[in-house]
Amino acid sequence: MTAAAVVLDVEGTTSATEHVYGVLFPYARARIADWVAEHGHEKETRAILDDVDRIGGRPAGGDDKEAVRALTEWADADRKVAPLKELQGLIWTAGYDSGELSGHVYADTLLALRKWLNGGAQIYIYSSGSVQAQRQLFAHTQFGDLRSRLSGHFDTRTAGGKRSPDSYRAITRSVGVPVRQVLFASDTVAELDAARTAGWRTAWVVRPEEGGPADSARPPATGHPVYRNLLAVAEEAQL
Ligand SMILES: CSCCC(=O)C(=O)COP(=O)(O)O
Ligand SMILES: [Mg+2]
Repeated sequence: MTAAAVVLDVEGTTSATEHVYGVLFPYARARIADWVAEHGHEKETRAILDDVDRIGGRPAGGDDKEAVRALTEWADADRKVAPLKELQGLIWTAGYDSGELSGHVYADTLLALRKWLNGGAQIYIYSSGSVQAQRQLFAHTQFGDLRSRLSGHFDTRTAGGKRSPDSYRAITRSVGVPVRQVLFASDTVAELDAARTAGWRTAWVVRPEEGGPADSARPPATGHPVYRNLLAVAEEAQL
């Protein structure tokens, strides 16, 4: 049986953690203050800043210095807070547009996408990165624009936090397929646990390139089937 829907994590699963932490995060972190100064009056950025103020318990439209300070602290602490992820998405979009940034997906990700599509599955992305950030990353990969392969995107704003079973329940309702026909692939056990609690099938992606155990070593038992990359999931996962 083919999974009706495959849902993929990004960092460490479709794409290199090194790219996210070594390229994307520092790029956005260095530009937060300048971005707010240049775009703080524009609707999209204003909404983000107002959300930062709301979370901080400040009246909307206050001193943007406070919002910049909060956003910078969240970036340094790698907080998966929606307004930070949305601001990163805006900054990265400008970086892709200027040619300073490119996206990254592992080569096996491309092969896995093809295999799932040929088998009739729909493919979704679920990341803490904003939907815009996800679309831009997949639009600018070293293999070209992969967006047409994807049926949809979910982030913490549209679905909720990745460690909450309710988020996976919300995605199930949105994709409209039976819960046992949804497969989630991620490198993070806490995310897989939440998906399994919601009734999904799971695939733990433990990539040697990401520092995961080599072939001879066994990852700790979690009850989640283990695969060395996404192509292995596409070829071997029992659905
Ligand atoms: C969509 S690219 C940036 C990924 C990101 O911002 C992030 O925080 C990683 O989250 P993930 O859920 O993909 O591990
Ligand atoms: Mg991940």
